[in-house]
Amino acid sequence: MPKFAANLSMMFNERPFLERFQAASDAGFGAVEYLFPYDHPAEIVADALATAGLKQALFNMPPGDWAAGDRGLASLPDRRAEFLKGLDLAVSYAKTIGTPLLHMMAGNAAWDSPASIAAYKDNLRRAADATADAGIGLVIEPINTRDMPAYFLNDFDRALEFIDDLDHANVRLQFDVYHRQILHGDVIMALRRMAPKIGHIQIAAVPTRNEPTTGELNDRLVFTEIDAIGYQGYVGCEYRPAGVTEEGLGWLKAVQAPDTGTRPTPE
Ligand SMILES: O=C(O)[C@@H](O)C(=O)CO
Ligand SMILES: [Mg+2]
Repeated sequence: MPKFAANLSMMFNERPFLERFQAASDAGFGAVEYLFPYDHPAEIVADALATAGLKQALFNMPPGDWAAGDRGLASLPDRRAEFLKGLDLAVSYAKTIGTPLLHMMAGNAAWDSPASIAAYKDNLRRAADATADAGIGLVIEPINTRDMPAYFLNDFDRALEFIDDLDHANVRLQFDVYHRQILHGDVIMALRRMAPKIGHIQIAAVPTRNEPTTGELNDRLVFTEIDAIGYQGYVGCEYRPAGVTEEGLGWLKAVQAPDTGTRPTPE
């Protein structure tokens, strides 16, 4: 069974951000991820992580003005300076907190705009170099068009094309099973095919984005596949608990029980 990281942007929301670290540890998690730490000094976040005895799995680069609708800046040619400033800030936070991975969000832009494609490729290269210099991995994540209709990166194969085109050892795919299932389905075969390029995995039920194992997918089989492809990283529990976070953790204990399933192979 994979190692799981609690996503503190969605889970343990019954308390303020800095108190979620201890709550995740108390609930049995060994690692955490979240969208953005930037509302708090990096040293304070690092301290909350260490005090709770947790490892950091991943967080995102600054997204621009989230409240105003920004969802990242990488594909926005006219926000270049802000993107680079955010990259510096993210690397600085990553070094202090000690995350092995940063996620570069693409932003809202037409997927076929030549200017946005050029900006995205250029910014991806800059981010790849800056994170590699700092010893931190970089991931990009396709996001489904129901949750983010205007998002630039909404196709898994297109994300792989950007990764292959850049050909930079530091850039890999953030495979969010929830987005994959909504956008394309065929989750298990995609995990198998994309395995060498996967840098991080996340999970939630489809379509509710609630607790894993409560949606349309056989998540236990997905976890078996994640093990089978040799994935060694964390699986981020990026779901919105249907009720109180701790009361919804039964799925985790259930999937950690011995597995008798077999790995499917299509004819
Ligand atoms: O899937 C998601 O929504 C996140 O992983 C993210 O980074 C952007 O919201
Ligand atoms: Mg995700």
